[in-house]
Amino acid sequence: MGQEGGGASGRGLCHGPAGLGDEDGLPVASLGVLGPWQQQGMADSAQAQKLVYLVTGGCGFLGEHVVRMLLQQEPRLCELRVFDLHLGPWLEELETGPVQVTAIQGDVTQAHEVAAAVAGAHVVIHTAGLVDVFGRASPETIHEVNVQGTQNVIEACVQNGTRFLVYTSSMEVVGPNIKGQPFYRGNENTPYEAAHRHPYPRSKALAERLVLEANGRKVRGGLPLVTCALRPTGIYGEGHQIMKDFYHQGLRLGGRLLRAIPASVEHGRVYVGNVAWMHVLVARELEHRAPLMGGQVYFCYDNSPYKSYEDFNMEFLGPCGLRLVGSRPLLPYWLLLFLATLNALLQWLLRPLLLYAPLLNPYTLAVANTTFTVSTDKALRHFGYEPLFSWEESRARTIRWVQAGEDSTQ
Ligand SMILES: NC(=O)c1ccc[n+]([C@@H]2O[C@H](COP(=O)([O-])OP(=O)(O)OC[C@H]3O[C@@H](n4cnc5c(N)ncnc54)[C@H](O)[C@@H]3O)[C@@H](O)[C@H]2O)c1
Ligand SMILES: C[C@@H](CO)CCC[C@@H](C)[C@H]1CC[C@H]2[C@@H]3[C@H](O)C=C4C[C@@H](O)CC[C@]4(C)[C@H]3CC[C@]12C
Repeated sequence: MGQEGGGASGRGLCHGPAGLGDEDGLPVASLGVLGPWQQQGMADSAQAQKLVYLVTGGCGFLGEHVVRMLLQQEPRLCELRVFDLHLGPWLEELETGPVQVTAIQGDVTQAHEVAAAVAGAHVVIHTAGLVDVFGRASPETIHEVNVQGTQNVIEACVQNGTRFLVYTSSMEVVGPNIKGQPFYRGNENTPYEAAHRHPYPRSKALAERLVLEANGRKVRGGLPLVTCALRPTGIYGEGHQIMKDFYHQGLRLGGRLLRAIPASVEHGRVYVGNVAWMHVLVARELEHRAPLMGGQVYFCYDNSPYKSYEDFNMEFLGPCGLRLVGSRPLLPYWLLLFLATLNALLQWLLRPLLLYAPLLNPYTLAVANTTFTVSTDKALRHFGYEPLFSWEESRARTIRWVQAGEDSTQ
């Protein structure tokens, strides 16, 4: 595994889009009529291993699964660049495989670091982001990472002749909105008033728009950039820190969790392995189906059941020995809202002294307490997506991970 500090080199036998014997940077020109994706028929030959992928945020919860999924499911991979602010030690175990894994410690807010990492890559999967709905980071920082960072990725693709960009967006680009209106089993075309005040969903919405508007821009060499955005609902699975937090909270409360949200409020959830698989498939199919997929958004979905946030968590925490107390919320909503508001006030008051960022605040309460679920087959129709993991398997894997009590996803 190569380790880099803000740049990428040592690509071995891989050829980047500007490196396939073409000085103008025209992707895959030296392959004649074959694009990199059309090499599938040559999958057995060494020649088929030509593609360079970059995964930003590749050491995060989702990013790690995307990295592992690419190594398992993308036979044409030659080099996989994993770009993150914080590199994970697990990357070292990947160095024995046939694909060159290049770890790049870098910051998406630094345009030159992003440009160096993108140089020579065929595909960028941009999952890096500041996922903060708890008030840990300032709104300015969230904007800088999520919006400016995404703009840097787009510009780096344009400068370097990288044609395929997959962006990890979020359900929160749509909602729940500030009015708390339900989105019940909606799809990508369901009308919904997407209005946000919170910095995280606002930043994701702005970044998604940048990515979609960049579709069709000419990259170096003159070919069009092809972009699309994936919108996961609440992701769960191995590595899901909030699930672990609830587990430990339950243990501290003597094996109990207290119901706070009505069981009738549906919250969309999707297994991390299926979200990763969707990213791999989209990246693979973008060139084949550029006119159809370019500039599109897709919700991430699978066969996980529709339940409330807490009831869904109990699918995993129940078998780990926890019990959800109450068939109805134990506290009235007004009291929860009062506590959430008090938390927000305390956070503000204590900020000069310490960071107070509990799970409950008015925003997280609103998200947990508003129905938001998706029901769509757009990904199946556009690029043949079907979940790789059944609900039973997703559940079993997640339970095993919670029981293992470690932080690794494996
Ligand atoms: N977790 C969810 O339920 C969920 C749902 C929908 C969408 N998403 C989106 O999926 C993506 C990944 O989320 P996650 O849950 O894996 O979060 P995560 O925090 O586990 O992963 C994000 C990764 O990005 C990296 N990162 C943050 N700032 C960076 C910077 N300035 N430069 C380079 N790397 C940086 C982090 O170090 C981390 O490894 C995010 O874009 C998020 O908005 C997450
Ligand atoms: C009121 C509490 C009583 O038990 C429960 C609070 C739970 C909240 C901390 C979480 C409820 C819904 C979650 C969010 C949702 O799953 C979707 C998200 C989208 C993604 O882009 C980022 C993560 C998140 C905002 C996720 C965060 C945690 C919740 C608000």
